[in-house]
Amino acid sequence: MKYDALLVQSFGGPEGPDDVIPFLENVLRGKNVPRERLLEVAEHYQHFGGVSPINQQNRDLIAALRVELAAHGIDLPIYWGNRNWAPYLVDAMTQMKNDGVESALVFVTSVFSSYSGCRQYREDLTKAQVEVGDQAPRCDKIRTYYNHPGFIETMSSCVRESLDQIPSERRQRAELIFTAHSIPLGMSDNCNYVKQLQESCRLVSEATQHANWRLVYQSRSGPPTQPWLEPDVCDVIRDLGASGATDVIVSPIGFVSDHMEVLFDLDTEAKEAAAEVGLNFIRSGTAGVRPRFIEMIRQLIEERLDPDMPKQALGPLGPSHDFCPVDCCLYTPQRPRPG
Ligand SMILES: C=CC1=C(C)c2cc3[nH]c(cc4nc(cc5[nH]c(cc1n2)c(C)c5CCC(=O)O)C(CCC(=O)O)=C4C)c(C)c3C=C
Ligand SMILES: [Fe+2]
Ligand SMILES: [Fe+2]
Repeated sequence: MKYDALLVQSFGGPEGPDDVIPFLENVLRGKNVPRERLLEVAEHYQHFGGVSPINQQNRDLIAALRVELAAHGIDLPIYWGNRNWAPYLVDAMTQMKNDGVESALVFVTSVFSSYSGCRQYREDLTKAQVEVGDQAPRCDKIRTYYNHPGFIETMSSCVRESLDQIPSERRQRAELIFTAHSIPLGMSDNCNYVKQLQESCRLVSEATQHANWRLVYQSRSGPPTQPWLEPDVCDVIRDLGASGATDVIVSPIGFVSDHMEVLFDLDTEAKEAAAEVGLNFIRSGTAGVRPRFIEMIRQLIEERLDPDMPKQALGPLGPSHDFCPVDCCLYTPQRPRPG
């Protein structure tokens, strides 16, 4: 297939205090999340001057990708469009159309498959294409990369750096906790989110030869009446402290860069929980613009440009589909019952 552009599709984030509430209203539109949770999360953003790090992280990612593609003779202009804040997807799509782009490959910044991280991004593309109208570019999402050697090697090197900070006599007993965004069970039932997460964690544990690991969740936003993925990272940290553990490494495997959910929910809240129970807390890195991660994105582009190129994947699950099946990552949110 011939492609003439790369589109980086992401979540977006506020860039000042006045952006915070309208941004969160965009995020939570159609989702069954209490207003109190929105206001609570707004406080987290205001704590950092109302600026989410995500937009700058995407600018850095695009800059690194431009260098990587140019160094490998891949001549694709890069566009960027978000779901929840400027620069919006529809504006990127309009720009692509005006520049004569006919078909684009799309790199989505969410690693794991779920409604929010897969299907909703594809729905966003369709809506933007309809809005842009005739000659809107065709957009094909790049496959998910949870078991790509580039992602696993990147996360493994972050975990190794964390393990190296622990005195050797305690290292093997250190608790390695992988965290990901919690989602409603009604969402996780219809996708491979948990299965993919478990496989990524297993592959990183294997690569780092650290068998003492578990997968936990963070950033739950639902009402107490709705079941979401558990256990919560802070509960697990408190339990580990009570059971005599000494060191905990928290690897935010579910996030590609240091989002607000990492800076606040982990570096602030989880760190405090660890301090309360006397645990040595080490927050492991995210992929960000680490060279092996940028190389992986280039390899995922190359395999779509050249069908003879082997598709890389570690472990027994093999490479994910290039094109999602029609029922991939479906989700119908439960409405709160009146009365
Ligand atoms: C119903 C599910 C979800 C609710 C409600 C929800 C609220 C919520 N999320 C953020 C900020 C971010 N979420 C991100 C990704 C993300 N969110 C969900 C689910 C819900 N979020 C999923 C399944 C995912 C995919 C996993 C992932 O990418 O980490 C991100 C990162 C996006 C990206 O990198 O592209 C952010 C940031 C807020 C502020 C919020 C409101 C309370
Ligand atoms: Fe989210
Ligand atoms: Fe999907």
